[in-house]
Amino acid sequence: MTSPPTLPGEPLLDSPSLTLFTGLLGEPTATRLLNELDQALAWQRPTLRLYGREHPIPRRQLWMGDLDARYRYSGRDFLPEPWHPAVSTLHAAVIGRLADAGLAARFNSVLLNRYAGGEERMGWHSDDEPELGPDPLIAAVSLGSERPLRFRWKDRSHAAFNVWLHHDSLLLMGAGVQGQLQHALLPRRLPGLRISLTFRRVHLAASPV
Ligand SMILES: O=C(O)CCC(=O)C(=O)O
Ligand SMILES: [Fe+2]
Repeated sequence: MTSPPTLPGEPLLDSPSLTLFTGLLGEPTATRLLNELDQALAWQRPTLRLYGREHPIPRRQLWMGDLDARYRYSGRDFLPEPWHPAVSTLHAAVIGRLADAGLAARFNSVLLNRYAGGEERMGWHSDDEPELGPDPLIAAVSLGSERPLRFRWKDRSHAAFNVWLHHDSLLLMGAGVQGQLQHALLPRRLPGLRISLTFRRVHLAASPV
């Protein structure tokens, strides 16, 4: 039996380096994993403190990874949940696809985000926490309802742009992306559940004790 051909990544930007890979798992696996993650995980809705008031975040999330991969995010310390088998499957698919593209990537943790519908969202940010090192490689897998990830330049030198994140796609944010750009998943009138998984490598030496 021959394995299906792997689709090469579509380079969206060369510098900073932004590449979209489609058909990461294929069907019916991708839809099965979406449903499994939705139902099997203990999704959380933590609150963030803003101007002295606690606000529940406008989505659900879960931090997963190696036990020593602690992470500080929006002023809070997150201890990772142990890897769920469905997430390990996705992790292996990401590593495999990147290896096919000639990239030897390593990740020890993943932030999972669950958006129940178009009103759920994530605000403008860069994934530039010190634990991630000076120029992190972040692999973002999308499952479910298609939504655009909006990018804008920190120095406003070019126009902002959308990257449509298809079901079963992988967006690779590489060199320069977190330094030069911010991204956000803005609210849109687009119904349907979406789950994203952003695989990261936390540098343990830089983690707080
Ligand atoms: O849901 C998305 O695609 C964006 C997630 C994201 O930016 C993050 O996890 O840092
Ligand atoms: Fe992000």
